[in-house]
Amino acid sequence: MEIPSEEVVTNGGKTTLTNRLIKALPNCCVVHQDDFYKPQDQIEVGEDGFKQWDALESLDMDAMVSTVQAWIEEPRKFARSHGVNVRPNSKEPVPEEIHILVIEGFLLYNYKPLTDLFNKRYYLTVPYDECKRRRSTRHYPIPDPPGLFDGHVWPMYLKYRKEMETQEVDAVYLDGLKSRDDLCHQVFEEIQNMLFNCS
Ligand SMILES: Nc1ncnc2c1ncn2[C@@H]1O[C@H](COP(=O)(O)OP(=O)(O)O)[C@@H](O)[C@H]1O
Ligand SMILES: NC(=O)c1ccc[n+]([C@@H]2O[C@H](COP(=O)(O)O)[C@@H](O)[C@H]2O)c1
Repeated sequence: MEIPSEEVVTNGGKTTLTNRLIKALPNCCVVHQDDFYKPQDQIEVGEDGFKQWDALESLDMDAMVSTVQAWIEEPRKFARSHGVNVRPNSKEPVPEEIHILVIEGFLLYNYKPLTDLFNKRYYLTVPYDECKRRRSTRHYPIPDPPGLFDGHVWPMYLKYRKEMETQEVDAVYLDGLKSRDDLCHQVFEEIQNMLFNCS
């Protein structure tokens, strides 16, 4: 059983990469961190004057850990209940059935009970200008109020990234400016190698 993951500055391309990986990998389930946002009325307004959508406290991280634990305990059952067709691994000579969970989110490495669960961590980055450009075209369930990116999103990203680096979380940095194909190819190759080295 393997649990890769990806994290990124918002709009770095993690959903895009995740969608490609789940098509390419055997018995692959996915957990999206966005699904663990607390209800909107529990998202507090911070000192920066904005609702704290980019703060760890706005996510139910314990529920997210429980979901990952459920996959660890019974990956087949998890896959079936999430509509994933369990198929035998086609690659020889891996002897046992392989199950993979991809966890996708923008704050995966600042909550130790979750960070510790991963076999492999990826961290997608894009520079400020590109991130802001991509973000300006996105539609979230709650639209960004004016000034959110510079007043909240980017400062929070820098804060959590620094915290993660201080904790020396072991992650492979991916350049989100690379093409979608290149990124998918790189991660796919690494996961393949990891699976073979385990066998
Ligand atoms: N490698 C890439 N190069 C250029 N644009 C990309 C790339 N990956 C994703 N995008 C675009 O960037 C935007 C955000 O991508 P998305 O995968 O939703 O990011 P995230 O899930 O990290 O917020 C989308 O418009 C998407 O088409
Ligand atoms: N999914 C939601 O309900 C919701 C609401 C408001 C903002 N957001 C934004 O989503 C971002 C994280 O998701 P992405 O990494 O996909 O951009 C955060 O920067 C946050 O500001 C999400």
